[in-house]
Amino acid sequence: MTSPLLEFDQVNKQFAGKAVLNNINLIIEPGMVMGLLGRNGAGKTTLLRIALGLISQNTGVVRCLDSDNRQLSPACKQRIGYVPQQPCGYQGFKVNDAIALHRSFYPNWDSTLEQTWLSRLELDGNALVSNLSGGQQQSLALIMAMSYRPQLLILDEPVSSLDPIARRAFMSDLFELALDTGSGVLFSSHITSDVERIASHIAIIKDGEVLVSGELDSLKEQIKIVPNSASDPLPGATILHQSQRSTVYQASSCNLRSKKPEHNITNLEQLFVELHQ
Ligand SMILES: Nc1ncnc2c1ncn2[C@@H]1O[C@H](COP(=O)(O)OP(=O)(O)OP(=O)(O)O)[C@@H](O)[C@H]1O
Repeated sequence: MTSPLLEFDQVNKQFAGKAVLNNINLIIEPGMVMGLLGRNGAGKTTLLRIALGLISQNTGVVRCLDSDNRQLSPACKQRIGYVPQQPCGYQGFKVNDAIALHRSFYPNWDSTLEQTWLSRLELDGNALVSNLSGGQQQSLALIMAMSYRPQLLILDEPVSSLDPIARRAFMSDLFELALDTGSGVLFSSHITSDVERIASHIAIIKDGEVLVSGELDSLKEQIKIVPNSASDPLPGATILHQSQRSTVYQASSCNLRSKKPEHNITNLEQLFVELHQ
């Protein structure tokens, strides 16, 4: 049995005594592409930074590539790709020189992949990094994080500045990378349609807790939104959220006997909005 690439076990984090993450349990296995969703300030960046040991949890255990997140060795870090929300660095360099320097740190660098993406994302190798647009800088950061085919890729809103064409190209490559190489990807995003298109798994964080997590297709089967006026709520199903209008249930297959098509979720955005009513 392969061990998880990343595992959060009962992780808590507070800033100045204020709880930001509560009892987080998450697992990223090889081949998984997990989309992390949550409102602004929900704790997504905090969770991703804890995974990499950039900040420490208060309690709980995080295992990243079989190591404690707070003691990642240089060899371990070579197997991880990370793109922060606001990538920066290499400001005085030309794109080609920045990539050459970055490449020198990674023996597994795949120059073919680098070239494919440079042309697909239409980056000019002779341009100064400091003159690139926000989206182009984000593209460069993605190329740098993925060209050494990391085993674990952690991306904080990786495509927020990319145009729809670049976004689609990048997202499909991301999925292929995970499937082809058995890598795992954990990425945060507010673009639910992107998450729906490429993620195999999702986790929705609300009030510092993982409210929903699992395989996306299974969750679409299991989760039902039932108006409070309905006479036949799902017996035995777990209530995920209740608003004045409706109740969101997560049902196992045995309590789906009474399912009605009109209670199915139509897309991830609908579920996300419903959970935050
Ligand atoms: N270093 C810090 N010191 C104090 N509070 C912090 C710190 N970093 C984050 N926070 C707080 O923790 C909470 C979660 O922040 P985080 O950046 O993880 O949210 P997020 O889900 O990534 O938000 P967004 O979608 O807006 O990027 C916020 O209330 C934020 O103000």
